[in-house]
Amino acid sequence: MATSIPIVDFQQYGLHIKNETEITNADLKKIGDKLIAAFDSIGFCYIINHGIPQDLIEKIFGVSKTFFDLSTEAKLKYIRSKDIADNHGYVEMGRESLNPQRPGDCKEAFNFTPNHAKFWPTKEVPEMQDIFHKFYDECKQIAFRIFDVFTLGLKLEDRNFLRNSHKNIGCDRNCTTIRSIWYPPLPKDGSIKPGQVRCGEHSDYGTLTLLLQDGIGGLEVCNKNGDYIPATPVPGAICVNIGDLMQRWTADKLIATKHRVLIPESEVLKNKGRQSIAFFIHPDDDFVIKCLDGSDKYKPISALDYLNWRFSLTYQ
Ligand SMILES: O=C(O)CCC(=O)C(=O)O
Ligand SMILES: [Fe+2]
Repeated sequence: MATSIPIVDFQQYGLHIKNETEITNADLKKIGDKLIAAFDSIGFCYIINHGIPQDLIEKIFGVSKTFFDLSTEAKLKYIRSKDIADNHGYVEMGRESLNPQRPGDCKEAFNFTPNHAKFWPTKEVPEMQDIFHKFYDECKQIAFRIFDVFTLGLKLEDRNFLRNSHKNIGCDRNCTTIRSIWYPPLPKDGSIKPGQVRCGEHSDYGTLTLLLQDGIGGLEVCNKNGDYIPATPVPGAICVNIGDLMQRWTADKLIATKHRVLIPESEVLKNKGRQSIAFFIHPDDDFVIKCLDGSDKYKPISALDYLNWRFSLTYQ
């Protein structure tokens, strides 16, 4: 039974390796096997030596915090549209319940989906748009490299299958999103509702999620025993997990693990905010997800129809 989250080293295939063909197939396959073993055991792993520059990571955390520190009135000017399919902009405190059984999550977020992005807080945070675009591009590059090892680990015949089904990431007709999240210090005035948490139990909706978190901690991941174990921050690492669409695609060979962020017990941590940044990877909107094992365990559905159905459950 997994009691911790495995670490997968991308030293040989991170973005610092400019020539993707330098690595042998045998070495790629070794990384792929480790990745799939991690996803088989707990559905999560940490990737180290991924090659996304640390200064860019610090910058995206920095501009996000500058945005979240603005007045509520200023942030509300950039609010996410009520149209559930339009996933860009500011998500205010309590708006989402990732576990619909609980009150709204104690968090704020800023979502960026390139083909939905029509506004930015350029006056208040001039560099935000540029930094988000740069970070998005790095995440896309590492996602494609993760796909390369993933398809080998899964023994898919077509090695480009995942690259091809996600080829529009960052362009039109693909909903891959950066979500920068801010969990503010918790109020002491008793306004936290019974059952309210920072982020309710859920699994992610897409194929894979990449997550960077600051050093505060709080993310917990449900193992196969049903126990939540801490996903303790590993400095510089990207936490990667399987989403529901990948579970559906693999006809439940890979499981989208539930995870959550509770209210910390310690007073010291309650008084601290927490930041994380997720990159939710989705196939191209029109791509039809059919079980890869040829079974009809789940009926075929386009990536966009699936996502919009999931949004309709989150944003009531
Ligand atoms: O903040 C975190 O560590 C996790 C956030 C998360 O799971 C999500 O937004 O889907
Ligand atoms: Fe999540």
